[in-house]
Amino acid sequence: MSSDSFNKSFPVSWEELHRTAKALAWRLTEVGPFDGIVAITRGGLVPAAVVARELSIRIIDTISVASYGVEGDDKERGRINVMKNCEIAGKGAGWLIVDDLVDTGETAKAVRSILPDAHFATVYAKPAGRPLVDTYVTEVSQDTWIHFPWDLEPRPVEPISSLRR
Ligand SMILES: O=P(O)(O)OC[C@H]1O[C@H](OP(=O)(O)OP(=O)(O)O)[C@H](O)[C@@H]1O
Ligand code: HPA
Ligand SMILES: [Mg+2]
Repeated sequence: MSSDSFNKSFPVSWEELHRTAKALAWRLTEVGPFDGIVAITRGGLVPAAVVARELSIRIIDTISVASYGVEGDDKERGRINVMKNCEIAGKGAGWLIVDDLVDTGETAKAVRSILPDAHFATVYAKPAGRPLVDTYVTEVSQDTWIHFPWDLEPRPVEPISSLRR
């Protein structure tokens, strides 16, 4: 999907992300306990911290995967690049993988190939990637771009009436 295919925008505030990541933690209480979390950086770091706090998990490893924004356009996907692997021995049984979202599912596919037995959880899911996730909270359409709070800042906007003139 090219960057102009995202014709809807879904901005997420810190409060909303915190609430939805907590809802994810609630769902995961039905699945755990877990030995630890593998956060997929960078997007999975904040959701992983919230889930770790709620489930009293102290051990957090990371796997660094990048694909979007490598050509300078944040919404343009490039090749999957595993920049740093996690340090878990085995196939991930008993571990929880956390990411902010699954979109095409390519990141999830790459991480699942490394940790096929771990439980994969995301806060948001789009339809193409949904089958690769074990637990998620909110689904958005494939043509929606989610704007996370770390990518946003408050700005003045014109009233709706002036936009419709
Ligand atoms: O399902 P996919 O189509 O693979 O997209 C989902 C991935 O894309 C984003 O990460 P990105 O590669 O932009 O890196 P970042 O987490 O460092 O922002 C997001 O955080 C997911 O990890
Ligand atoms: O909708 C999205 N928002 C932010 N990052 C992303 N990476 C893939 N899809 C998205
Ligand atoms: Mg990511």
